[in-house]
Amino acid sequence: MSNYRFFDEYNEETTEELKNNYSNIISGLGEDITREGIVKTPERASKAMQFLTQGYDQDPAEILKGAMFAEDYNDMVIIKDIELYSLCEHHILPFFGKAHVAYIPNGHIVGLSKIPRVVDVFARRLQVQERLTHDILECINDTLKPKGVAVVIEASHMCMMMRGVQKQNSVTTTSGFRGQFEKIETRNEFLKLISSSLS
Ligand SMILES: Nc1nc2c(ncn2[C@@H]2O[C@H](COP(=O)(O)OP(=O)(O)OP(=O)(O)O)[C@@H](O)[C@H]2O)c(=O)[nH]1
Ligand SMILES: [Zn+2]
Repeated sequence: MSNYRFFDEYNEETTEELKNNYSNIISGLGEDITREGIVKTPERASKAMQFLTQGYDQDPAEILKGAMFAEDYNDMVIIKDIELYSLCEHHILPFFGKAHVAYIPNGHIVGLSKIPRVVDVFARRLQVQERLTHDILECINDTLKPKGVAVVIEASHMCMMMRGVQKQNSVTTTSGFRGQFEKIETRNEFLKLISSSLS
């Protein structure tokens, strides 16, 4: 299992299997699978889907463990406006938006880039926004063992925009707090510091 690879190697067996399935879907839609613009689409779609779900093969705890540094810093660290793209597990349509993550170190800080990497690992799976929020929260809590961790995600869901209820402007906010962020003053300080980013 690789921590985080540049995604240019596709599993041949998966590519072939998904390709055949996409072919069936496209011809099921009434399209001519042999026409020039579409003939390579099953393979492209197969690779795109493998890219978008690469998080299944990645271990987010290993990513964090790879860059933990002993440091006596006991104040809040916030990484805000982390863009994310995920797929809703109900319709396999995108939901996308921003994650705001904070933690209070407990003897160890973590390399800043690792937080967005953890967000990506969990986002690149079939998800619901609530579980995505908790996956990120629990992973940081269990691995870094900080004094506190907070995650806020704001996202728009294509399944609510392009189809179904067809609401273009609704934004869903989910949040989770552990440790010192369960105290109202700490939580409010965090929310104040990210308030300019909240919609
Ligand atoms: N809680 C939650 N619901 C989600 C998320 N993404 C999509 N959904 C919802 O999943 C639900 C699935 O409901 P169903 O009634 O089974 O599916 P549906 O008939 O396609 O529903 P509509 O979207 O209302 O047309 C819908 O209400 C979606 O809005 C998510 O991240 N979290
Ligand atoms: Zn959906």
